[in-house]
Amino acid sequence: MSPSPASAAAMPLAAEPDDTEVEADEGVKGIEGLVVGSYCHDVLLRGDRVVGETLGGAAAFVSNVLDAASPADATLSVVSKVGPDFAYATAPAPARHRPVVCASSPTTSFHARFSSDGGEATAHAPDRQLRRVHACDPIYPSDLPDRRFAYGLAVGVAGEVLPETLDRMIRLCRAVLVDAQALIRAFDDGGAVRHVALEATPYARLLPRVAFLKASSEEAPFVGVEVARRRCCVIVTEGRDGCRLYWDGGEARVAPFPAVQVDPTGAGDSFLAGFASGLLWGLSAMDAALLGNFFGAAAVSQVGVPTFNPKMLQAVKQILDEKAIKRPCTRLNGNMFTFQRSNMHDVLHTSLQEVARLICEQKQASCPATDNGASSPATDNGDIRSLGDVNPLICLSQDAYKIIT
Ligand SMILES: Nc1ncnc2c1ncn2[C@@H]1O[C@H](COP(=O)(O)OP(=O)(O)O)[C@@H](O)[C@H]1O
Ligand SMILES: O=P([O-])([O-])O[C@@H]1[C@@H](O)[C@H](O)[C@@H](O)[C@H](O)[C@@H]1O
Repeated sequence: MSPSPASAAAMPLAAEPDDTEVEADEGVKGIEGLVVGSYCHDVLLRGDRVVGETLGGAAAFVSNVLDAASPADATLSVVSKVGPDFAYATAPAPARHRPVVCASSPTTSFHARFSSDGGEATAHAPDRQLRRVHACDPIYPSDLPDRRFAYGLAVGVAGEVLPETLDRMIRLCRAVLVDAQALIRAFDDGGAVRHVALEATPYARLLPRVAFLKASSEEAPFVGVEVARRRCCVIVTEGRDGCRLYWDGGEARVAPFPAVQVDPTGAGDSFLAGFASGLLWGLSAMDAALLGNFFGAAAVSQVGVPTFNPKMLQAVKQILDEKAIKRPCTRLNGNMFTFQRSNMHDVLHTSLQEVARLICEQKQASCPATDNGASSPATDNGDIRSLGDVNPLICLSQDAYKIIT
């Protein structure tokens, strides 16, 4: 769908709080981002069988993409909590952005169960049932650094970003992007992830001061897109179909990229970080969503937190350098966002698509025996701890194990 004429409208940054602590530009030095949400342990199951144990948590996926794809002058602080049992302290993302270790609570842990027949996911019925097995301490406002940031990402997975913590983020950051999973998750007695209506939560009153709210198709009905879009820009991700942006007065679809999906975990997180990176490069929201789709597709092609090929990253940055239309008013650290689809949108899509196709071809070439390619489990990817014994669903590739769906 092409954007309505209203798409050229600009949206002001998050409104300042009533008892204004922060003047819009006061104390913001350079482009420093603040990511708030805890790392976790993910256990991947097919039916009842464990097929993978990996580093998880939106903060891990998000910081991985932001570190890789942001412009060179952008920096990042991550506020994350784990327990003394945290198993991935030396994996790249936590090694770069160290979590707070809480002595008295375990690391947040999720079991992600996929159907044993490798059933096809649809946008509204994903082939993944999530259960929270352990929950670390919440992140309190006092855990946040006492300085200003150009932008912030609230990316909790287990209810750890409290309403008062999000409120504090909004006061510290000039623009805040929120993953709906941080706001609307509830957990039943067995830990199964349920959703509650955003409107019924204390987070709802903060929406007018949020810049972008991202939800998956499964979460969108709980977000209430029609109401939420009047308060901030809502982005609904639609798996392999890409995403849609909704704002007050318009909506638009942004096309996806090809991917060989081996594990859907972290696609939404990587999307949000790719989107934020696009804004940092000076893209409009519509164009930045292309970068979101690109990194969402890259995430599903590896198990756990992906390792990006440096040549791929170099190619992406070169494209952004050449194609990004640098308008100060569209920058995340500027004053306004626009939703305008730039006249470079299609060229940007085509260029990134070529890179995505190359990744797919390399993936397929590096894992040819997809029907029964089990190899001896050994990996240099520190984000993946173990993958059980030899399993016909898994084959060894150069950079990670793949779960063959
Ligand atoms: N199979 C796929 N092929 C290509 N892109 C994908 C695929 N799955 C996800 N993506 C990308 O990742 C984004 C987020 O995926 P989605 O499944 O909607 O989120 P979540 O992980 O939160 O459920 C999508 O909008 C899309 O850009
Ligand atoms: O796959 P996705 O929806 O983007 O995000 C996932 C969370 O939903 C999940 O709770 C967590 O355990 C994963 O590590 C990942 O962060």
